[in-house]
Amino acid sequence: MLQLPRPTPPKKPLVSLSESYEFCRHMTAEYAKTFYLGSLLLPKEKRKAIWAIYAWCRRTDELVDGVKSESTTPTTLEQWEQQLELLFAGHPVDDMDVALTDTVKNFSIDIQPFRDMIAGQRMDLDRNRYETFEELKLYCYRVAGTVGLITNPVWGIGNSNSTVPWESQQKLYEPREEAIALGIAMQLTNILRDVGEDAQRGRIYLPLEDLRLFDYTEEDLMKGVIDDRWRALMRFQIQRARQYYHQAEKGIRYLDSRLPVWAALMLYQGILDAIERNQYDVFTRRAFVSKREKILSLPVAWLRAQVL
Ligand SMILES: CC(C)=CCC/C(C)=C/CC/C(C)=C/CC/C(C)=C/COP(=O)(O)OP(=O)(O)O
Repeated sequence: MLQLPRPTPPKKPLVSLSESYEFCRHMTAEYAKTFYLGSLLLPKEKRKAIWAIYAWCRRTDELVDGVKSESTTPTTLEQWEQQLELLFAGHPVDDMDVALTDTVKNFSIDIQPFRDMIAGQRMDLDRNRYETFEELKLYCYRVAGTVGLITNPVWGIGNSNSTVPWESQQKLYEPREEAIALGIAMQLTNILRDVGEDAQRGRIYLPLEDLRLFDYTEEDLMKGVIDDRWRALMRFQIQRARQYYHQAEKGIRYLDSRLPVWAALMLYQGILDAIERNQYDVFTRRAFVSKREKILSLPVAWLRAQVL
């Protein structure tokens, strides 16, 4: 078998831990403003971990979605995975890896969901259509559900300062399926919001079996046809995404840091409402949640984090 060159240990010394976290913080603040503000709701150590994780996910995504993605091949992803293995073995290869190496050790984060996310990027390299929802669901797990699994130890399970023993017993359940469900719900939401943009790039994420079910064709989608067939198809997709949000909601009570998770869930779910308000026109209008709505949802998220 062809041996790939192993990512060599760095030639020049890497940055310090605090500089590395600062790079990750900067990247998060730059690319994901809302997400960054959400991270500020966490205590410092958890916040830093979220930045390190975000930076790695962003860099992984950039390999197939970014400006330099043209030059990405399966070999690029192989090398990225080897770099990941080195990082988990305690040998960061580049400046940004330094923070993540520290984070995965501190929070005992498992490597498998990271590998799965790279497998998700491979799917994006290989294909631009999904025949069934099962196939799409696997893609959504890999590119987004994995983030739920990676971040669960950071939100924390069973470390809240409850004084009653039966409560602390209850809290030891790790809501893995629910964390994956939130990733899937968010990715489905993203797909619905970006249908028009993706079609321009020749990509259709909506399962082709669903298009057929509503008698809507690929050509209709490419032309941006909005009619009763399209609206029915979109209603079906939105309902499915909402089922995943519902499943996710049931898992948040087991986490220690519930507020940022509730906030993220509510903000992203709000995009589905915006699509409905836009009469399912995802071709010429971008569904978004306004600053005002974001701010108003915060106290509700806080309340849910206390009582649900
Ligand atoms: C519910 C439980 C038990 C735990 C929570 C577990 C979490 C946080 C799951 C969510 C994982 C997550 C954040 C997945 C990413 C989803 C996604 C589609 C992000 C979109 O990223 P961008 O493409 O940068 O977003 P915008 O395009 O909206 O800026």
